[in-house]
Amino acid sequence: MIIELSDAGKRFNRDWIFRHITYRFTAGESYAVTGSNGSGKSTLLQVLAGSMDASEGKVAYTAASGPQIQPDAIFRQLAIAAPYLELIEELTALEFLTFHAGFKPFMLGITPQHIIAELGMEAAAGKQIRFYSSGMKQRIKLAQAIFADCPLLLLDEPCTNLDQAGYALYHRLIEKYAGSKLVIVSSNDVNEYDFCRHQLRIADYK
Ligand SMILES: Nc1ncnc2c1ncn2[C@@H]1O[C@H](COP(=O)(O)OP(=O)(O)OP(=O)(O)O)[C@@H](O)[C@H]1O
Repeated sequence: MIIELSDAGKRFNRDWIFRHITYRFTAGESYAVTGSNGSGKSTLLQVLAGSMDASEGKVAYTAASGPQIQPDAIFRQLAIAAPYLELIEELTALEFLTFHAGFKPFMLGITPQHIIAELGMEAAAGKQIRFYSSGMKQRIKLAQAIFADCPLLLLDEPCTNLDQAGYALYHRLIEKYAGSKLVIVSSNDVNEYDFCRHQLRIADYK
């Protein structure tokens, strides 16, 4: 998976959030999108996810096998964890992961039970998500994205609400399961993007 931004920009009404981004994201690499609050990190992630159109310039996706992927089909190739994406709170963690796998399968050999064990959440697996703490919910959000069988992994503020053990879990999961993916992390917390080999600073594109 390769994503190429060519002179890409996004504006809301008259306000340009970023402009003139020409950048190439390649498979197997990890990228941090950094900037202060309100600088446009989430907006860029949504443009990369194809859920928002760029206002100018081009966003092009190329599959590892060669063909171009249309922006309206890129959602099949990506998994995302973001603060604005909700879990289904009426389901238990096991039910949610099973439901989710129905339309976004997990990597080969990974089952919902396996994920629960990796998260160390066996004791809470049968409890409705609405009774989870915010950190437990964030672990489930991260897991549904990291374990998805997709070449593109987008993580927006991935360690929100996580404690120290949660940060360690996050780093372990990324190292173990996301090495071959294109990983893009939007964050202003160095502890959640310290493994990223590249950094795109939104402030450079104002
Ligand atoms: N749908 C929208 N309509 C109008 N303005 C928007 C919209 N979405 C975001 N914005 C504005 O775009 C700017 C960038 O927002 P964005 O959420 O991308 O920032 P961010 O860098 O992710 O911030 P944070 O670190 O606080 O999460 C903000 O000024 C925000 O108010």
